[in-house]
Formats: sequence, C-alpha cells, structure tokens
Amino acid sequence: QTGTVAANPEQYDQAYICPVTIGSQTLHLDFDTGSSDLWVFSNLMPSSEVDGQTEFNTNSAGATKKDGYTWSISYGDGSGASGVVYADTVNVGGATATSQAVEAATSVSSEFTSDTGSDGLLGLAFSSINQVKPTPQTTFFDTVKSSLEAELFTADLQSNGPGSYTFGYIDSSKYTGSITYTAVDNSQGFWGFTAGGYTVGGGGSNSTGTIGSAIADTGTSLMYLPTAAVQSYYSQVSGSSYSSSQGGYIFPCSASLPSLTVSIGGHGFVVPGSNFNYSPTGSGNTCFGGLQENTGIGFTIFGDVFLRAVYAIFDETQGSPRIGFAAQ
Ligand SMILES: O=C([C@@H]1CCCNC1)N1CCCCC1
Repeated sequence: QTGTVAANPEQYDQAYICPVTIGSQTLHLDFDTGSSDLWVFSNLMPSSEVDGQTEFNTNSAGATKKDGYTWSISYGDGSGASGVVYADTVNVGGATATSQAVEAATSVSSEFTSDTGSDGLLGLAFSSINQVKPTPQTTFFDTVKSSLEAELFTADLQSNGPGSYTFGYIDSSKYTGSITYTAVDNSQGFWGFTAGGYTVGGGGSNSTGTIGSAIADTGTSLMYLPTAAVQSYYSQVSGSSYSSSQGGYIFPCSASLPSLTVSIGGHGFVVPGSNFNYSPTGSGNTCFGGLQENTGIGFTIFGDVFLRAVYAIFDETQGSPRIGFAAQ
C-alpha cells in the first residue's frame, strides 16, 4: 500500500498539519520527524485545556483501551502532554495501520491549547524514543512500513501553501536533478546525519567551517546551526543583531537576505535567502530570523526552513536507515 497526504502550513509556516483518519474521526495532526509518539486531544481532557481542537472519542466502538499503558512527553521547546493509550485504525492518505497505538491526552501544556490548528502530533522519528510505559509503542511508519510498496516516507514542505507527505513511494514530480543519500545515525532516536561545509551567499563568500552532526526535524520551524555558521550568516545581513528580548537574531524586514548553501553527501543544497525571513517581530519593523544558534538545544536541527528548500526521503529500504535530499 501507499499513502499521500497534504501538509498544510500554519501561520508563518510554524508547523505542518495533515488530516489523519482515526477510526471514524478525522483529526489534523502535526507530523514530526523529531519525535515518536502519535498523540491526540481527547474527550478525557479538561475543557479548560481545549480551544476548538477536535477530540479523539475514546468511547468509539473501534477504540480499544490498552489498560495500564500511560505516556508523558516533554519537547525541547518546553511544551508537553500526557495521557493514556488506545489502539485504533489509523489511515494517512490511504496508508492504513489496522491497530496503531493512539495516545489519548488527558492533559496538554498551554502551547498546545493555544495551537488551535493542531489536534495532536504524529511522530515519525524512531520508535526507540516512544514515550509509552510500560512498553514503548511503534510509530505509525514503523507499524505500516512492512506493508508499504517501499519502506520509506517523503516530505515536500512548501511556504504558505500545501505540500505533501508520501508513504511507500517517491514522487518524482516533486524534485529536480538527482537524490543525494547519506547515512542516518539513529542511535539517539532521530533522523541524524552529517552536514559538511556551508557558504553564505552565492558570491563565493566561502566559510571555512563545517556543520557536523544534525537532525532532520519537520516539527521544528526554524534551522538551528552552530554559532560560527550563524554569526557568519548574519554578518552578511545589514542591520541584523541578536535580540535577547526576542530570543534570537532579528533584522530590518527590508533587509536583503543571502542564501545559504550546505553540503550534504557531497552535494550543495541552496536555501534561498527568503527562507530566512521567518516572521515579523511585532516591533520596530524588524523580522525574526529563520536561522538561529543551536546553543542550549544540544542538537543542530534542520527544521522546516531548510526542508522547504528540498524534497526529503526518509528511507529504510536498505536495512540501515538513510536520508535523501533533492533540490526542488
Ligand atoms: O523536542 C524536540 C522537538 C520539538 C519540536 C518538535 N520536534 C521535536 N527536540 C528537537 C530534536 C531533539 C530533541 C528536542
């Protein structure tokens, strides 16, 4: 089988929301290659924590409670959720898991309550970091992958308009040129890979550094690189500065933004300058940068700002996982 589902950006491309059928309900979930739990708003939650989201009905005929199973997850951005576990049928654009662990929230943090466009998350990292106790559950991809035409999924994220995720096949209309594959280190449960040198701007203003180990995270809005690369980038942006009040680099919204070329698997991938204007700060006609420092996170994260510039293939067809990128 295969699946194809639209990936709809929230405001400022903050996250990408996809329709998922669970039993007879359709919920709109944030697909996240940086975590491994499929969790949903549910009827078990206090109404004070729900602001218009669709609630998974744990009393529906097809939902089977997994007695004694609980979950609790904390994300790097400080948000979190917790609850209990059911099994139900989950259909993502035609790819169907007949008995998928659906983690029904009993409580969510304020960040999720106020994210009114999302009814929960669908984790696409590795099942080794699933947070269900006493027994970790498989991700949707792990549950269905043996039934897929090919054991892979792809992400085509667009700015301000629908992109798509596919399960089981590569859509050759989504990219140009060839796909460059590189090995994945999943020892920490993420789609980890090694990135090489970077160049700011097309004018050969070459950097000397390399980026090193990184993760591909569709659930992270921005791109977080080592300080040297980030300072090198913003040194080419007139009027840019680090704002402690805004929590990152900002610049005049009228600034000209250079591209950033990153070498992965020996191929240079160009992120256009426009990708680095993330959103207005709300003051002084300044804008918040889509490229920020990775200090304090513990990871270099290739989030949506980077992923919008490529077609990404999350591939387990070779036995060992690999990730592929192609220009789009
Ligand atoms: O919790 C997260 C992110 C938060 C946003 C959604 N994706 C997961 N981390 C980033 C990857 C390393 C561990 C922390």
